[in-house]
Amino acid sequence: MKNDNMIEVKGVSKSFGGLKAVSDCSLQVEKGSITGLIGPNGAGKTTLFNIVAGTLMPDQGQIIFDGEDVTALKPHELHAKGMLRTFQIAHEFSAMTALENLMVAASEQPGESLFQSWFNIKHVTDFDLEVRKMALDVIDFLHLGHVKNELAGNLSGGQKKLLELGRTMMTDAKAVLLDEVAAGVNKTLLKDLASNIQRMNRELGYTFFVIEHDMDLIAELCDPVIVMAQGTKIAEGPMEDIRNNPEIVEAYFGTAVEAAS
Ligand SMILES: Nc1ncnc2c1ncn2[C@@H]1O[C@H](COP(=O)(O)OP(=O)(O)OP(=O)(O)O)[C@@H](O)[C@H]1O
Repeated sequence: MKNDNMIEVKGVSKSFGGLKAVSDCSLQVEKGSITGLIGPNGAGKTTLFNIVAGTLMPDQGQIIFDGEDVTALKPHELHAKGMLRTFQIAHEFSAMTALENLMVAASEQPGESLFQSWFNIKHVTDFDLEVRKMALDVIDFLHLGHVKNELAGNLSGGQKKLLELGRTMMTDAKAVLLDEVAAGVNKTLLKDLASNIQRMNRELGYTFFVIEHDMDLIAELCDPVIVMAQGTKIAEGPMEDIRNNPEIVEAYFGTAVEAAS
């Protein structure tokens, strides 16, 4: 049977001591979508993301990724299957250039194997050339050509976020989990970031699952938007509908959603 979901969360629960952070939560992220996850502080969004990304085991429930049960898999195993997470704080190698940061993110690094490189120098050279070309394409795609030889540590917060997005493009990612990508990014670069996420989605077919506190960014990027409260999904739909649902706005957001509209 055809499965249109990239990620399925099925009846997931997770407690910390006596506190139920995620409670019998089920939701789906459709293939090819940019799905948003919003909710008040403490709603369980980060805990759920950690479970989906393999850094936390749920007490109950399952995570299905592209039709396969991946509940017990570790982050690097999920990475190999095409699920990647970017962090609120970008994880660049500050003493390497922007271009080199992209090159080291390529999924296969035959250069790492001494045995292979000793006996197969041509293969390594070809691979390096190919990776370099791919990294230059990604730099072009993200309009970062002017900083490609700059040390990543010298880039602005927003440029580092763009670079992190670029690192996902150097792998065979199918789904990218974005964790508060707008945090610390100025308005101009935020536009670049948003348009690149949209282009990666439309032109390259990436599925995105996005936690974000910036409601304007959620409204611009995401459809559908899933609302979480008290550890579970309480609503789902276009941001417009969520904003116009007085019960949700009043019960869970106060004036925050209205202020952003
Ligand atoms: N490692 C942990 N140990 C104990 N309690 C935790 C842990 N991680 C999260 N919690 C608690 O679980 C609940 C859900 O937290 P979580 O960070 O998942 O919410 P959130 O929706 O991401 O909130 P925010 O928007 O503030 O980041 C909170 O009450 C939090 O204090």
